[in-house]
Amino acid sequence: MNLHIDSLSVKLGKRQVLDAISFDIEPGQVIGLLGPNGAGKSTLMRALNGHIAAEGAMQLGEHDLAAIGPAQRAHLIAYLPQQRTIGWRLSVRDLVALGRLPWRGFGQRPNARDEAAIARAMAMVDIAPLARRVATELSGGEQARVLMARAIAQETPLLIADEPASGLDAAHQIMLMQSLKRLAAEGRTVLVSLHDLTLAARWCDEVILLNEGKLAALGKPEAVLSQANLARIYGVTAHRAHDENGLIIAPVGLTDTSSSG
Ligand SMILES: Nc1ncnc2c1ncn2[C@@H]1O[C@H](COP(=O)(O)OP(=O)(O)OP(=O)(O)O)[C@@H](O)[C@H]1O
Repeated sequence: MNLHIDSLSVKLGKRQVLDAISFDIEPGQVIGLLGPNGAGKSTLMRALNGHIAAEGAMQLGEHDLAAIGPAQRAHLIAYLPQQRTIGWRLSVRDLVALGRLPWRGFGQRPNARDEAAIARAMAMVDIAPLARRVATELSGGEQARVLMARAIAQETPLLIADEPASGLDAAHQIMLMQSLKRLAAEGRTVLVSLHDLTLAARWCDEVILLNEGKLAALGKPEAVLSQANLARIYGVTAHRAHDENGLIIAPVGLTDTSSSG
């Protein structure tokens, strides 16, 4: 489904945290949401998921996201929050199975479709070997992968993941991005916030760059993650190189020479 955002603004307390953000995302793409700490990435994702009030239009396909209720929202949007503390002493498999609740009544046993979705989601982030472990007893990166699997198992047209790669080792970061690509290839829209610029450059079809609550740039990573934008928005100098798989971006210094030592 097409995601249409028009003049989205959010005020938290007296702070204008998002200021008239507009963009359109075609389905079937992985879209990276980038920007420095405090740029407004989590706020944008929370607004899309109905956690905070926002002004402006948010439309997913024919659905007005501001007008739908929680049950319908759970059929349309899966959301991985930035805060990833697991509170329940459930097995990994049972926790991932919670992602299927919107599709069956509480107390109903998972059907074959549910079981397939659960198994596939667990395989995608490589947690099948952990299936019987108690989720609260896993490492931070393992818990992050469990919660990502729960969101994937929900099988919604829009998947929103707030820094899903943070805390993951290099192999699992790549596995995660491959899985997001596969989900997008099925026609889903994947919106993912990232701090790793190389992950964004290599795996995202397009990136949205936020800065101080405003849309600073939008487009192909190659164009948006230019030396000029990296300096202007992130305040860094970066080494940019290309290999057969695309762009590599390694931040190497601060543009403000007075604070670099
Ligand atoms: N409840 C609140 N009241 C006032 N300001 C808030 C509140 N929550 C967040 N903010 C401010 O909103 C701005 C955007 O925060 P947000 O969490 O969306 O940033 P972010 O881009 O996700 O950052 P990070 O990369 O650090 O996760 C920040 O300046 C933050 O201080």
